[in-house]
Formats: sequence, C-alpha cells, structure tokens
Amino acid sequence: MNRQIICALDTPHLDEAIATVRRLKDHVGAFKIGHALTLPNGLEVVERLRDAGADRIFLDLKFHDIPNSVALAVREAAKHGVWMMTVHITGGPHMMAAAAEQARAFGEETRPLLVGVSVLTSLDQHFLTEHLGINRELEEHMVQLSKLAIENELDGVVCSAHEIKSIRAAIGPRGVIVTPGIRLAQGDTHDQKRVGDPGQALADGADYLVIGRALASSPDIEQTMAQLGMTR
Ligand SMILES: O=c1ccn([C@@H]2O[C@H](COP(=O)(O)O)[C@@H](O)[C@H]2O)c(=O)[nH]1
Repeated sequence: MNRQIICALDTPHLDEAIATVRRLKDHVGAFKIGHALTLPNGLEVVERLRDAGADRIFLDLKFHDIPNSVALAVREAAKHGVWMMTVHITGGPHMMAAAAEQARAFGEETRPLLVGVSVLTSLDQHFLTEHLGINRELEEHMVQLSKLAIENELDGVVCSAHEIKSIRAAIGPRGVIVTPGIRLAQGDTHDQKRVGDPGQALADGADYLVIGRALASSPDIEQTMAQLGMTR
C-alpha cells in the first residue's frame, strides 16, 4: 500500500469503477472520480465506491464559476463526505475564499481538502503563449497562481512534475501538492504534455501522485506498482 498514490477512475461505468476499487484498495491511498463517472451515475457513486472499500475519495470536478455558484457546488459535494476537491484558481480570489468557507463549515476533521488547478498537465508553454497570450514562463505562471491559491485559503494545488520544486519553495511545507501526469520512463504519454517520474515527483516535494490509465488498465497491479517504484 502506498498512501500517496491516488488512482483516477476515468470511466463512465460504475461496475468497472467498483471492480477497480476492489482490486486496488490495498495498494493505493485514494481514488479520484470526475465528470466521466458522476455525470451518468450521480454523486451517489461516492457512497457506492466507499461501500466497495474506497476510504478516501477525491472529487475532481474542477469547479470554475462565479463565487456564489462555486460555493453552492462545494457545499453540495462536501455533503457526500469526499476527502479532496478541485477548483480552478483562475476563478479568482473571491471564488476560492467562498469555496474554502463552505468547505470549512464541515469541520476541521471531516471537511474536504480544496486544491487549486492552474495550467492542466495536457497543456504546454506554446499553448500558454500563443493561444492564451500569457507571456511569462509556464513555471512562473503556475508559481504565482499557486501562491494566490494559498493566500485565498485553498489547502493546496495541482501541478505537473515539472513545477513541483518551485511551487514547493513558493508555498512552503504545509500546502498540499497533488501531481498528475505520472509516467514510467518508457510509458505512453497519451494526451499529457508535462509528465514526470513518480519517484522524482515525490523527492521534489509532491504529497500525492495521481495515476489513471497506468493503474486502472494494469493486468498485474503488484508488477505495475513495482515498476513505478511505489511498493512501500
Ligand atoms: O492538470 C491535470 C489535472 C488533473 N488531471 C487528472 O489526472 C488524471 C491523469 O490520468 P492519467 O491516465 O494518469 O493520465 C486524469 O483523471 C485527469 O483528469 C490531469 O491529468 N492533469
């Protein structure tokens, strides 16, 4: 079991998600669900996955709206007892503060952790510069947005393996860093642009690693965890 690994359940099929939870619950610390699973099945999937053995559920719906709408969404999602949730940092300071206030209303022990998303791991510098017209370096952009997230009461941020060190230096030891886009050296990068090695990501300061396809499609989980260097 490695409690720092979060397995992404990217499927619309609840039966498949439940089977993956049963297969991996003794190997990983949490399971992440998003739109693919919740849109066809509703947020009741949280209870169903918990019944299957998923103690910690990360609801990755990446809320991005005006403060009032995001606050309402966070409150409704938190009622399901999820462990972690995502909001977009570019929703702005008022939106993040409103989300954090709602999460905190559920009590320190049971409230969800809120982490902020800035530049998705499927994007690169070219997109940022050419299509969004942002002229600073992607890493610097993410450092500034990550600082904004912590200043506005989020618990942490999502970033790729490329930015962990500089974001950790900027937000300090207490901010939670969650890193998707984790791949083996020779692994298929799929639709991800900014990928990294699991051991290096943890050494650089990530608290949690999100791994989807490599785990969910693994025919031999013991072997895949060993290849990832994640058996401790
Ligand atoms: O910037 C981001 C934010 C979230 N994700 C999510 O992580 C997993 C990655 O899946 P893989 O199969 O390991 O690529 C997926 O659920 C994304 O929604 C991300 O990849 N990048």
